[in-house]
Amino acid sequence: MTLKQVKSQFGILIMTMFENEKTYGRFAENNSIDEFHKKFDDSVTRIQKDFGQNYPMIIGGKEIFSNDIFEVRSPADRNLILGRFPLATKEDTLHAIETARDSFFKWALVPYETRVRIFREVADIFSQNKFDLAAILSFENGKNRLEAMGDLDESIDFMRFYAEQLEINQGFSKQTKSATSNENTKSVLKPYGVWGIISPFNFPSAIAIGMTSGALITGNTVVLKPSSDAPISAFKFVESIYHKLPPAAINFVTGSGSIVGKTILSSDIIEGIAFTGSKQVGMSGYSTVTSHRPRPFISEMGGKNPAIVSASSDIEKATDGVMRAAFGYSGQKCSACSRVYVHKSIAPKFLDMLVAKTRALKVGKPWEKDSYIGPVINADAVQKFQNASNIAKKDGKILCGGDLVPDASCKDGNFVMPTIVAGLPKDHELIREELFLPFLCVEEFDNFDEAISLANKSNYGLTAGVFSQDRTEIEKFFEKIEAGVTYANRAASATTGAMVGAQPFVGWKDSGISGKGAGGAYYLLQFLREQTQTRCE
Ligand SMILES: NC(=O)c1ccc[n+]([C@@H]2O[C@H](COP(=O)([O-])OP(=O)(O)OC[C@H]3O[C@@H](n4cnc5c(N)ncnc54)[C@H](O)[C@@H]3O)[C@@H](O)[C@H]2O)c1
Ligand SMILES: N[C@@H](CCC=O)C(=O)O
Repeated sequence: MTLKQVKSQFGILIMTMFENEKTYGRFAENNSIDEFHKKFDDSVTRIQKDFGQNYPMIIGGKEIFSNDIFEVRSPADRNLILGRFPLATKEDTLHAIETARDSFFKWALVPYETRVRIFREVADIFSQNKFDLAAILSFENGKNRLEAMGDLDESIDFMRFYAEQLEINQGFSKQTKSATSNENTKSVLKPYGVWGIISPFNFPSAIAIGMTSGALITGNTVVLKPSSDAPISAFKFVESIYHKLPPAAINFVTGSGSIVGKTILSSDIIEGIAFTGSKQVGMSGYSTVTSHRPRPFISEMGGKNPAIVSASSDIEKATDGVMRAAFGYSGQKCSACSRVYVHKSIAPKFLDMLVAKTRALKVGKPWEKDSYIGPVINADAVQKFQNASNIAKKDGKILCGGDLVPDASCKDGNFVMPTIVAGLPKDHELIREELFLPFLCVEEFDNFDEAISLANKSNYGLTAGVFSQDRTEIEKFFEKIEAGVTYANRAASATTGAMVGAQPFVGWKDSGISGKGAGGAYYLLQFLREQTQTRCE
């Protein structure tokens, strides 16, 4: 690790050691990709012995099992039961919230240096076990090997980055300039109390850990409710950290959104919420939580992310970038590219190349070495795909995909084909609404200004990309595009793949409420409130 100099938020020069975990990138740099795959294969074999076990909730520092359970099955093979989790009741959830409140001061008063040390220890544990954890995640939510490892890398990055943020800002406590000679004044950022954390299925490790770490490392206590489609990865985090904390500083409650999630959102004890998921659930939660008193509500929501491909673009790069952004993890990323605006002069060539590259993608069991595309998360997502494909057949032209995957090896999973649609009316529902599927709509444009206004013609504003070799166009894109995370000429992915510390992940417009990015320098501030302290001589 190399030391770098950075400025803290208080202007103090500090040495930093944070580096992204970048597991696959490091194996590739060392020409040892075969070793990466060998380690992943070994983990795939090793972890299967634990499939089917009963997992507990963790409340008040105790593991609590239940007879009332739900099953977690792999979306790639619905015959595989990965685990069974308690179906928590309203009373279980209220109990978790109350114990989290009771333990608040035990944790809030722990020195920030100790909190930093604990998070670094857990990050190291995760780093040592990342192949097993990534293999579990691949079975659990259907990410391919590299995407699953990326999820684990991001989890580790969040823990280390936030630990470093707390450290370089010295626990967010500083002396202020005294107004009079007999006053000694100080500004201290303090935690609020109990936070409810509600996480989605698609980054079951990174997003659950990122939000929970933000709340916990700043001294709040938490009740974490993971997605019922993918609770194992979040459990692995809670299992690694809870015995290092005062009992009930972290509580893990599994079950339905309509019971556990709703109870958290309706509780008056909860002092703040960090939610990531759909706009529908996020906005209804926001109304509930802020209806009768002000409380912080960090909500990261959906996207309908555009890429603009200008006449001057490098088509090879543009097709790589769009294809990866649209079909990586089957389009189930809030950052996925789902709309492409391509200049009409290059549209035929761009589409031929994009369709050929998409057809060449290998669909299969995500934990297998050569699979690029795995399944979608559940039967509802398959149904949504079929509905969207039927509408596209009627109102536009399907250039590839549009069906379920016919291979016998995919018959037990939720496999749908990566789909590209052209010729839809520009304000069509498939162009407006988030599908969260491997489903890309392509539209043509005449001039660059028109492309930017089409790209901005969405209620969402999460990510956006441009491909152009004209500097004026690129600068115009950055000036005018209404999105929080923006990229130019990124062949690695037009709109996805933000790295902690480098690309704070933030949604504008209907994509987010707080305007501060996860993995950025302002993220932790959202979990803290300022107290000014004056001590008179
Ligand atoms: N902006 C971001 O950073 C970001 C990141 C990842 C995912 N997302 C978004 O998340 C969505 C996909 O994830 P999902 O399908 O898990 O989202 P979702 O909104 O269906 O569920 C998210 C969480 O909310 C819970 N929930 C559901 N109904 C609830 C209710 N009535 N009350 C309280 N909680 C409830 C779920 O159980 C889950 O834990 C997409 O819209 C995607 O764009 C956004
Ligand atoms: N931060 C991830 C997306 C998270 C949402 O799904 C990315 O940048 O692709």
